[in-house]
Amino acid sequence: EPGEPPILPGSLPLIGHGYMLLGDTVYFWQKFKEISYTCLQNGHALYFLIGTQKFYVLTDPEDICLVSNVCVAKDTVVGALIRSLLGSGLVFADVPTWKKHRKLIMPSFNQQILDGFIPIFNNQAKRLMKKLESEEDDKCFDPTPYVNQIILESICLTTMDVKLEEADSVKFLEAYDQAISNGIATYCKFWLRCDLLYNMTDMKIKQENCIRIVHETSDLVLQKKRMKNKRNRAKINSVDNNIEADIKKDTAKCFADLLLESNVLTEQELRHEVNGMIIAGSDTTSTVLVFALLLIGSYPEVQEKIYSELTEVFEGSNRDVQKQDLSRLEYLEAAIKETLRYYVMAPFVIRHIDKEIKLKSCTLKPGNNCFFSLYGVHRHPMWGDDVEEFKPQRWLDSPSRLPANANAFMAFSVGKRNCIGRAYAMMTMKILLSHIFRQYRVLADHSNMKVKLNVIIKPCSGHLISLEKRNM
Ligand code: HEM
Repeated sequence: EPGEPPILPGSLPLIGHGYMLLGDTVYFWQKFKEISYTCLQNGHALYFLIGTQKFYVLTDPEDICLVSNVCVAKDTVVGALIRSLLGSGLVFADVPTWKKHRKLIMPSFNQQILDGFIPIFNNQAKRLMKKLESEEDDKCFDPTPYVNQIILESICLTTMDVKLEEADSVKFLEAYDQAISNGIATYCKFWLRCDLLYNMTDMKIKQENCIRIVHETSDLVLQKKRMKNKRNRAKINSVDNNIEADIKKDTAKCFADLLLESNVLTEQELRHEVNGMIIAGSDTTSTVLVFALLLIGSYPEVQEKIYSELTEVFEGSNRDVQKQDLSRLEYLEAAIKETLRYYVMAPFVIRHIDKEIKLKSCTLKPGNNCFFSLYGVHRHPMWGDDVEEFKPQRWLDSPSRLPANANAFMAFSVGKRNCIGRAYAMMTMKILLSHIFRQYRVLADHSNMKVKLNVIIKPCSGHLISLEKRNM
């Protein structure tokens, strides 16, 4: 249509670019990168077709900010795939539910509450160190299972105030991973999108089983939280009223308490929010931590700078991280941000275009879906000639050589529906990494690593690390 962006080359009659779905998740990642580069080189906007369905792709930060603030709906086919697993919590909620729930949940991510999580993050870091110690002498290992488990437990301990047993978290993580793989396999075999055919496959039974385990875990967390609150209420009732007032005043409400006490959510909505928060908070943060270990482990000069900053801030000690340390860990923060820029864990987000939007060079028409290629934005020439290089220093150089557009860093997305857990994630990653890099030299080589696109990107081979204990 007039004014619309150009079509991605390679469209075939009837199926459009649908043949791009016939591959594995490593191939998807290659394809997605190719599309993003084509978009970057051809005016920052294009569209591709899956059958007759049109998907726009954008790589210009200003265009993306505009669209993300005008359109907040995520009502897409891809959304439907993920919703079966995540439920319709905040991440994939329809717009009226999202508006109501986001307002309700926001206060549980304020700075005062996050500061209260610091002791938990320190303890979790120490638990992770214990697990890593068991690998110290073995040469190479995959840190993913350890990191996944610690982060999942941290999310439950902080946002829900509940302890998830190790066996339950292992069961959850296995089922979740399997469910995502099954979901993607089903989506790509487009004939399985017909319920009649899908219901006849083994995949349906396997998938239902995985989703059941994932949902049982959120139910268990909710059940534990309710029991804990009941016990606390009983304790409060048994002491005198002055103490009751003190306890109430001092307790900043965590995510689960806000939801439980609001009385505006149905039981089903409550379960979806808990489930969504566990997944949105844990899979993301643990994947970024693994990428950070791999990248920093591959660049000894970066790691030594982190180590000397840690030695200065902690005066060579192994003590816990305190609130005032966090702002002093500038280089570590730069290395985390550069990890998020370089391997943008969520390489795209999707919006449903529900009204016509005029962009710099084209117009988006309602009724279509739009991919914001966050990967493309992070490879935009505005980052400079060294855009393809891992350089934490770019975040600290003075005069600044960062892009003039403050939204050029999009790892947590932008606009009204951006990541609610950004500050939480940065805090937990800083604390965990500051424990690891004080005690260990991490050795890795990301140059031969293979990455797959499984909704988010994840390393799938060549991602082993080894550890050398430092003399403290
Ligand atoms: C490094 C870690 C993380 C990254 C890179 C990340 C990234 C993202 C991205 C790209 C989105 C999509 C936004 C959109 O559709 O525009 C998102 C949404 C979301 N994230 Fe995160 N996230 C991280 C950690 C967390 C944590 C720790 C939590 C909670 C504890 C969290 C909770 C959420 C929620 C609830 C949403 C949905 C927000 C909404 O629709 O209103 N995330 N995140």
